[in-house]
This record gives sequence, structure tokens and C-alpha cells, in this order.
Amino acid sequence: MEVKNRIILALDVKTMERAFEVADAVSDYINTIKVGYPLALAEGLESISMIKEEFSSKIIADFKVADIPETNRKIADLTFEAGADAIIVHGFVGADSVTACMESADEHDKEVFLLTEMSHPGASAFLQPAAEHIAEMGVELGIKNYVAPATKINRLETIRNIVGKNAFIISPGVGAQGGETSSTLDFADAAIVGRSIYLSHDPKNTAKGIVDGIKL
Ligand SMILES: O=C1C[C@H](C(=O)O)N([C@@H]2O[C@H](COP(=O)(O)O)[C@@H](O)[C@H]2O)C(=O)N1
Repeated sequence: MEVKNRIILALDVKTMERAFEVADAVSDYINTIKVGYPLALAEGLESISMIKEEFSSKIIADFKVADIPETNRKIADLTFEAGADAIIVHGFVGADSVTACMESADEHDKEVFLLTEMSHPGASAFLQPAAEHIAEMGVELGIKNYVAPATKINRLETIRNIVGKNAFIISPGVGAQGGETSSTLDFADAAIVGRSIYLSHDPKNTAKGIVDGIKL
């Protein structure tokens, strides 16, 4: 996936009005938007196509899909049919459940991002011990896209070393969670930024500042 300026906006706002305000404000700098449960639950799946059509942006649906294969397939089908270009899938549920989402992505000519390890402190309890195995599973399954934490650069580097230099890694945790853009982009292809932008009084200049600060 080509991500303009290597920055993805996590649009975790709860109204279409605010979503459009922020997406419009940053549109000169950001063309890839991650829509998760906050906006989708508040405004419906149509929020994906509305943003996509209004701003000609790529949409990553952050639904952290983690069910049995049959249910994963239904979730992925509905998400792609709603216009998402990619979907984030948890890896801890195992290869059969991940494969179900991959099959949906193949059928819709869309993409899967495999979530290996999360950025928050609690991830160290159960996800971190499994993260390397999850990344290895992704490689075995032929997955090209991954999510790995910006708050733990050593872990991000470990995941990069497992999935290889040709894999595409997006990394959340920059800004509000303490992660830093430049060090993140030493190992990730794109950084995910939410609150630092959408809670800003000036999202446009905040996005400009983040982009200008990247040592391209
Ligand atoms: O490990 C993960 C996985 C998950 C994701 O990207 O899949 N995210 C998401 O990335 C964004 C960070 O937002 P902010 O902290 O910049 O406001 C939010 O939408 C989170 O749900 C993480 O924060 N960490």
C-alpha cells in the first residue's frame, strides 16, 4: 500500500462531522486513514465509503478481527464491501482465522494487515510472548502487511527482522502514547497517528509539522 508521507491518520472520532473536518484539514498531507470501532460504531460502516469518496483516501479498517474462521470471513467480506481497502486482523487467533480474512481480501482484491504485537503496556502480558510466533505465522501464510508497536522500538525491530525488509509495516503509538516518528520510521514503512492530530486545535498544521519532521 502506498502511504503518502508515511503517515496514517487514526480517525478515532465519534461523529462524521468531526471526521470530515479533520480529514479535510489534513488532506494536503495524509491520504491514508484508519477507521476503527469508535467511528464505525457511532456512524455505521458507511463512514468508510463516505470518507473514501469525499477525500479519495485509502481506508484501513481497524477492526482487529479475532473470531473463528467463518465469522472472520463474514466480518472481512462486509468490511471490504463497505469500501475498505484493507483490514487489520489479530494473529493470536491462529492461521485458520487469519486465512479466512486473507481469502476474503483475495476475493475483493483488498489487503490484510496482521497485528503482531500491540503498543500499550498491557500487551506485554500475553501478546508480546506470542508476537514473534505470530509474525512467523504471517510469513508462512505469505502476508505482506503487518502492524507492530511504535512504543517499543526494540520489538518493532524484532518484528521487522522476522517479516523481512520487503514486508510493509505500519506502526501505532506515535505521539499520545509516547512513540516518536523518526525512530519508528527507521523500522516501519508508515506511522499511525491519532490523538496528536485529531485532538489538535489545528490538525492541518499539526499534520504538516509531523510530515516536515520526518527525515525522508
Ligand atoms: O497496538 C496497537 C494496535 C492499534 C492498531 O493500530 O491496530 N492501535 C490503534 O492505533 C491508534 C493510535 O491512536 P493514538 O494513540 O495516536 O491516538 C488507535 O486507533 C489505536 O486503536 C494502537 O494504538 N496500538
